[in-house]
Amino acid sequence: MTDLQWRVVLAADEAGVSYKDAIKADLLKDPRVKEVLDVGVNGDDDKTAYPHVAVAAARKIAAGEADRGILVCGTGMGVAIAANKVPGIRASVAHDSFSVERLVLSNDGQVLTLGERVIGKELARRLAKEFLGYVFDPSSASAAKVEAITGYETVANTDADVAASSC
Ligand SMILES: O=C[C@H](O)[C@H](O)COP(=O)(O)O
Repeated sequence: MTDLQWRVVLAADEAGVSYKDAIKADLLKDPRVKEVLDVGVNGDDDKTAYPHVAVAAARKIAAGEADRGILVCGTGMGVAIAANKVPGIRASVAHDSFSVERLVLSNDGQVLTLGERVIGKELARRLAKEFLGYVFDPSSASAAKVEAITGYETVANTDADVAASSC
């Protein structure tokens, strides 16, 4: 548990909307959460494809309007792949507690993705809660590795430039 006040953006496609809504209800009662942004979909009759909602959510974080994102689709993979197209975003599916911990503490991941067709609802709800309990330490040994990821986002950087960096 931290005393941070998270702004959390949520998104899902039709395959993930049930879990997204359950997690939203949890977050609205969570004292660590000061704002929940829901970019949809808002029912399984909305057939908006997962890349669109995932990118919309990731852009909220990139723009500084949200701190963390929790995205749900059938597997968690499609929304992660799409969210990672937004510069500065580090998103991954994580379906166990250790992976959720390392998503933040190793990778400074701002976006947790979950698969409604893969894990049970209670586990998804628990992992979403756990995700907000971790904060990346920029003085940790993992920081240089995360910076190396960011280095590969800069078009001007050559592979040699990145290889010559601190890790
Ligand atoms: O990664 C994609 C998601 O699982 C999505 O919810 C389902 O995609 P599909 O209909 O293309 O299988």
